[in-house]
Amino acid sequence: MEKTRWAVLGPGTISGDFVTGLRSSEFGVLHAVGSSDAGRAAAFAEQHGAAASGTYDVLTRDDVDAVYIGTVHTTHAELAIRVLEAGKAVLCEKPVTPTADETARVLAAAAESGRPFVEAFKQRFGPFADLLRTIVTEGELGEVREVVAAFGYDQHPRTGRAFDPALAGGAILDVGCYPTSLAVEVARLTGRSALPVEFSEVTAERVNGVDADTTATLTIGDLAVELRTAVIREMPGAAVIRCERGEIVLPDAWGSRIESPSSLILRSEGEERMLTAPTVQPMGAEADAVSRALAEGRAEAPEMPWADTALIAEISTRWLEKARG
Ligand SMILES: NC(=O)C1=CN([C@@H]2O[C@H](COP(=O)(O)OP(=O)(O)OC[C@H]3O[C@@H](n4cnc5c(N)ncnc54)[C@H](OP(=O)(O)O)[C@@H]3O)[C@@H](O)[C@H]2O)C=CC1
Ligand SMILES: O=C1CO[C@H](CO)[C@@H](O)[C@@H]1O
Repeated sequence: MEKTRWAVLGPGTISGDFVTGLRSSEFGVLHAVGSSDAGRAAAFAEQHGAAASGTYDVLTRDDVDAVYIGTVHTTHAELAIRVLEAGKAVLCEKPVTPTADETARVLAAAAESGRPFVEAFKQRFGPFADLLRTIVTEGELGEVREVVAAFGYDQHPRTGRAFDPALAGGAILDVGCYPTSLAVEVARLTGRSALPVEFSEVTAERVNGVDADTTATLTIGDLAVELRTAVIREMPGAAVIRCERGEIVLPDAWGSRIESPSSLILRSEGEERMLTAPTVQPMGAEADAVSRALAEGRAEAPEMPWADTALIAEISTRWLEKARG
């Protein structure tokens, strides 16, 4: 397969990790960097050895095949639509946009363009993600009944992107979307994704005008879901998928910024069995998913279907409304 030539938009924290991921990817190579500040793009390009840099207009270059959007939440939609209209593939950081309506607009642009569009939920990609999908789909422990998952960290000082309402800050959009993504994936794999979502309870502590520590109890069809997320409280990144005859435990469900998770535990009738998968730099794996979609002429990556992106956005939007009170 020919190498995919990537442009990175928004040379900030996560874009640095993405570029590291590209180095371990099979099919991707960093080619260009774009920023609202061309000087910042040039510095990042020099640091990481990109051939070209400039404003966001680099997305239109003929020698760019795919664009990674690593900017803050509020600018994803406009950039993603520009990239799709330019006929390139998109890997867009989570959450695609801050609202379900805006996300629907981006997905409509993706459908219109027919080009690959993938939301960068890194825990969906790589060998561990494949292992988890196999376990959930095979249903060795019987019917899946409940997903319990949390992602919380304690940021000091209480400032910056995660605490800024104007940048769509708050825990739900920053990290609550990871547990939500897990629940949505399990719902789809067990045949419930098209079923209604009902919230029964939401609790929320607010700091600086954003949801800072919040829980949600809901159902997707008959799948029970308990989610918790925070930007003011560290939480073990564990998740449990409860089944008829036991549970699938993910001791480290999200991995780190540079390593995917590696193990899960099947617990049933007092016995435990650990299954492992090789760790990878997950952002390289998600870049390769885009390359495969390009090579095979597909607009969606099977690991992250658009229906999941839409449902994650719907749940996040409703959770946010309830957390605002
Ligand atoms: N997958 C993962 O593990 C992670 C994902 N993320 C996601 O990545 C995205 C970026 O997060 P992160 O790297 O922490 O963000 P940063 O704060 O590092 O900013 C990233 C870029 O966004 C643009 N930007 C920053 N502040 C503003 C502003 N006030 N107004 C407009 N644009 C701004 C800048 O781009 P420019 O130079 O072009 O102006 C900047 O380089 C988010 O969607 C976040 O949720 C974040 C961390 C980890
Ligand atoms: O997606 C993310 C992963 O974790 C980070 C914190 O540890 C977040 O800030 C970020 O947005």
